[in-house]
Amino acid sequence: MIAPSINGVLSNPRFQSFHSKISPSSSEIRNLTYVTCHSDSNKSTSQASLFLCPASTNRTNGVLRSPFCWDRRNLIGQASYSVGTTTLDGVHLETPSHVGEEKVGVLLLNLGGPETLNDVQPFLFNLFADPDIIRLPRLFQFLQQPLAKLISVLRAPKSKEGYAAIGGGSPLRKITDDQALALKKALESKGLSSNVYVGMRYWYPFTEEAVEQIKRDGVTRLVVLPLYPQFSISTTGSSIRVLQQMFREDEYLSSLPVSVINSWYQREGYIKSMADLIEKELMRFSGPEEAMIFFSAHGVPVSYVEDAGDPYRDQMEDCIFLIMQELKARGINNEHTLAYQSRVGPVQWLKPYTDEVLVELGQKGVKSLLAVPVSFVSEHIETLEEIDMEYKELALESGIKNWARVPALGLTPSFITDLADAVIEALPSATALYAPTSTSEDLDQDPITYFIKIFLGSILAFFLFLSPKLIMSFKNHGF
Ligand SMILES: C=CC1=C(C)c2cc3[nH]c(cc4nc(cc5[nH]c(cc1n2)c(C)c5CCC(=O)O)C(CCC(=O)O)=C4C)c(C)c3C=C
Ligand SMILES: [Fe+2]
Repeated sequence: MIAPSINGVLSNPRFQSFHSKISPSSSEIRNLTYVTCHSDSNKSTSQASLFLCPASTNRTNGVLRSPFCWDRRNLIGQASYSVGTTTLDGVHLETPSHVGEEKVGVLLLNLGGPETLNDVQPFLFNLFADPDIIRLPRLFQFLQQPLAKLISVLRAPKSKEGYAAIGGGSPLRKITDDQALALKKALESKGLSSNVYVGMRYWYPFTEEAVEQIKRDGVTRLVVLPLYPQFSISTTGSSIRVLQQMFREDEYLSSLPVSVINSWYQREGYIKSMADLIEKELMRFSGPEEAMIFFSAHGVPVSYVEDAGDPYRDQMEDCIFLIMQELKARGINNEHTLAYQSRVGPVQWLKPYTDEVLVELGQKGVKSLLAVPVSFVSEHIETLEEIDMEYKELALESGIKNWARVPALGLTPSFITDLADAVIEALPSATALYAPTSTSEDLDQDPITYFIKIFLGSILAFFLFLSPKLIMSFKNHGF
């Protein structure tokens, strides 16, 4: 079914190919499907009532494919994906519904991290309490919080060891604040005055705090920029769901024009910045052409991709293809491989696993290896502890002699400039998010369903909590 009238977006040809609506509820996100989206707007809209869709064409292993889109019904939030380069001069800002004077805000979304060792368990609780991180069947969703409590307590000791090894806390807050400041300056140098806010999903400053500040400042047009290059339900998807809940419930926010940049790994500025960092590190090897380029991405459970339609793996493969293409254009033809790190819990995660591949490469006689963290743009526990300490040790034990790691993009000027361009390109398509609808969760409130849920859930909880295998899997895997 096509829903052409919501906010008039789909009836406006300007928006038809590259704009989307996203649902806020976790149950809806769990039910989402991805459909193939064509640049032909008629095809797109007949397949998906509304869609979340990267505008570029996917290229994996050299094969041209159509990009994936996020097909949703009962949708509330509008997300936009912008293409091409639009200079500020070329930007036509639509008159916002609120006020005369334009006040642009940019909201950077990130994960957040514990600042002290005492923060670790409550941080882990917030993370595991997220229904986009532990995806329980609807019937058992009321168990989310007790399960989060249990898992966070079980995992905290191992996690604390990791944070202790990198100085007693996560560097994410400081790095993200620095990126926000650098982005503000880059926007200013391009002629756009703005406020840049940081909203973390699991620790301070929480997304909710950032949104309150946005309201206090009277922002009239907002660009939401998740600091994850590739989209995953567990990262960008989760943060956007939280935003949508807030925007749905608030009069001011529901009419604020907003543009969400869902993923940006395919931007030329990002690809070139990554290639620059890789090229620079390769040149430090005594035999640069012999070093294997080892992309290590944060994993997600396989079910996200195969059951829930998370585009993360496709986007990751496409991203690696684009970086390698750029390196080849520079005459760099090193071998490369992609593996996934940081698995947690008892389920299957995306393969191949980084630790297993490192051992195999060592056994196969690879002598020089350049590790490239690729799913995140700041240094964090998984680069500083997992890659620099655990994986390095494993690689050396496995026979790899020369080990190096590419730094995260951080404040790399070409990268920050590109983020500024992405913001400027996204501004014109900002549109109010809210369309009233009843969520499927509203239907859950009848007492019989509630009773059945509690009863069956209690039985499941009993078995879950007593399973030693499950307990060990959270204590041991990953990080
Ligand atoms: C693109 C990046 C990330 C994806 C995808 C992702 C999914 C994901 N993560 C967990 C569980 C944990 N993640 C933890 C830390 C953490 N995760 C990311 C990024 C992604 N996560 C980052 C950048 C960080 C580090 C933050 C910091 O403090 O520096 C942790 C805590 C660390 C620990 O040692 O325990 C957990 C746990 C799941 C389950 C998941 C997908 C479902
Ligand atoms: Fe994670």
